[in-house]
Amino acid sequence: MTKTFGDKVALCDVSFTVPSGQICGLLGPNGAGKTTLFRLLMGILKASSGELEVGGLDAFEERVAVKRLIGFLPDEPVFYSYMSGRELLELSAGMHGLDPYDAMDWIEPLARRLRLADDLDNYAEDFSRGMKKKLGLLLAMLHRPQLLVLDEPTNGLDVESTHLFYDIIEECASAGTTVLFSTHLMDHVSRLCSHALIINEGTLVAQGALADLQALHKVDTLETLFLKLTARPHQA
Ligand SMILES: Nc1ncnc2c1ncn2[C@@H]1O[C@H](COP(=O)(O)OP(=O)(O)OP(=O)(O)O)[C@@H](O)[C@H]1O
Repeated sequence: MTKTFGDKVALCDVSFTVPSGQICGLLGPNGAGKTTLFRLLMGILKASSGELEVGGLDAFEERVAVKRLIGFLPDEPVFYSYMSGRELLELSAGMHGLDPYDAMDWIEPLARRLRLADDLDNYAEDFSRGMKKKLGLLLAMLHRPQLLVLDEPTNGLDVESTHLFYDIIEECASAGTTVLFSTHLMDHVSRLCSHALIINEGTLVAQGALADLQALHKVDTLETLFLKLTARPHQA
C-alpha cells in the first residue's frame, strides 16, 4: 500500500500484518509515516494504491463498519467544547448502538482506575492534556473494539498514569484485543509489546516479534535495532 500527498511519498509499498491479540509497537522517526498509517487504518485517508484491510474489510471503502472494529486514540484528542466527559462517553455509546447505562457501568471502573472518575462531569475541553488522553482511551475502549489503535498514547501522562494506562492495555490484550500503538519510547515497547513495526521515511524496514528481530539483526536492544535501521546522513 502506498500513500502520496502530491509529490510527497508518505508511505511506499508498505505491507504488514498485526498479529491478532498481540500488542504491537509502531516505531519510526519524526515524519516516518506513523500518523498517516493510522489515518489510513481509520478510513480518514484513502491509499493512493494498494489495499489496507481491517478484519477482512477495506479500511476506506468499508470505513463505517471498520470503525465498529477499531477504537482509536488520536495523538491530540479534540472534544466538543460544551460537553462533559460523561456526556461524551454517553454520546459515543449511543453512536455505537450501546445502552449508555450499560456502557457507563463498564467504563466507570476504568475511569476510577485512571483517576478520572471525579472529573467526568466537568467540561472535557477544560481537562489537562493527560486527562484528555485518559478520556480518549475510555472513548476508544467503550465499544470493546477488536483492535485498539493508539497514537502516542502516553504523551502527557505522568508516571503513575502511564503504568495504569499500560496495565489496562495489557488486560485488553489478554482478553483478545489486538493493540497497535505508536511511540518514541523504546523502553515502553520493550516492556509492553510482543511485536513491532518500524517505519523509516515511509518504508517499512522491520516487522515481527521483538526477540526475532533482535536476533535477526544481531543486536541486544530494541533501541540499537531502531538506530541501526533508521540511520540517516547528516543534513549539510
Ligand atoms: N496532509 C498532508 N499533506 C502533505 N504532506 C503530509 C500530509 N500528512 C502528512 N504528510 C507528510 O507525510 C510524512 C509523514 O507524516 P506523519 O505525520 O505520518 O509522520 P509521523 O511518523 O506520524 O511523525 P511524528 O513522529 O513526527 O508524529 C511527513 O513528511 C509529512 O509532512
